[in-house]
Amino acid sequence: MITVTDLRKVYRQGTREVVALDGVSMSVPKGSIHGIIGHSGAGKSTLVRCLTLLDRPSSGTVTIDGRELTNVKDSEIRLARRRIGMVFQHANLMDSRTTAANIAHPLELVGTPKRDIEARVQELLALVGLDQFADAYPAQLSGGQKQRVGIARALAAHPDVLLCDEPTSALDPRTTDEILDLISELTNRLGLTVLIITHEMNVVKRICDSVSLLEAGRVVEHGPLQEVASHLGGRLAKALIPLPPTPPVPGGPVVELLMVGDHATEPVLSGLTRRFNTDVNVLAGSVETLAGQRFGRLRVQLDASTDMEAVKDYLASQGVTVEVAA
Ligand SMILES: Nc1ncnc2c1ncn2[C@@H]1O[C@H](COP(=O)(O)OP(=O)(O)OP(=O)(O)O)[C@@H](O)[C@H]1O
Repeated sequence: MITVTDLRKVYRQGTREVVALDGVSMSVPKGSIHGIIGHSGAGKSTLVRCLTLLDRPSSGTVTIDGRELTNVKDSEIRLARRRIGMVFQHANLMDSRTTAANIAHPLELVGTPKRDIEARVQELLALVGLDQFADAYPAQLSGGQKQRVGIARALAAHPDVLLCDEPTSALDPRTTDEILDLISELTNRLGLTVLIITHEMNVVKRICDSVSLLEAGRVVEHGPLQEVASHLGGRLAKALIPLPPTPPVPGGPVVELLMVGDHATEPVLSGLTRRFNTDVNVLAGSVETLAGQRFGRLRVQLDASTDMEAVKDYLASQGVTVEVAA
């Protein structure tokens, strides 16, 4: 379990102060994957540096499985850092070393006996599906295979936490999916706690259990994926179940409807048409599966004469959330 409490990081540039993190809090249960999404400058890299103690936060705490990292003495930082495996955008492998030797490197650095290293490397090669590539050099590997080596290397010292900083930003869509599925499988298999820093909503959609939206150093929305997706007016919901923009249309009110789970497959619109003897004009629609649940989002235009309150009551009784768009 990772708990981040009221983390602040202020940089000084001459007389100017830059508040890179402004009271960030989050809690990620063991065995789950939490996405941190934000635009450039939101504070993602600063958060990574503070979590890995490459940078000391100005205030606030980071706790992993009950042990506070932020009050670890400088002399103990290396040891504390071993509890966190890091995966970066580029695996940055050593070109002159084979796959096996790259994975062995962090274990050599901490003086692990040679025989233990060999056994652990075999285990890790199997874990990331690279048994056949133990003797290959980085130049002989694809981008996805290099990232698999990077993941194996991050897991070498049995960390509790895997911190992935834009792990798929340099990969094509198919390889991205393969790497994300591998991270998800390893999370379940090893009971890891995973934080993924990303600017891609697809990463969040595919593997995250929960998400935080970081903006100007603050978490502006957060929660389990299904919860944020159900909040119709929210920014994360709009990004998770996007609808194309539609030009203004003369006539009746435009509303957005959100249907979750079984409701997403029910004929809500025909029910509405029959009950209110009204026309419903569909402007845009999208269906997504998030954390195993179906979410349907529709933008529709109703007749000008529609009794909106009665429609809202009816839709609410059908388990549909309604937001009047215009
Ligand atoms: N060492 C530093 N000194 C001064 N300001 C800094 C320093 N590092 C980061 N900042 C500032 O802190 C804010 C957050 O930066 P950060 O790099 O954490 O954002 P980011 O979300 O990782 O962006 P990107 O995706 O572009 O890497 C920015 O305003 C940045 O200019």
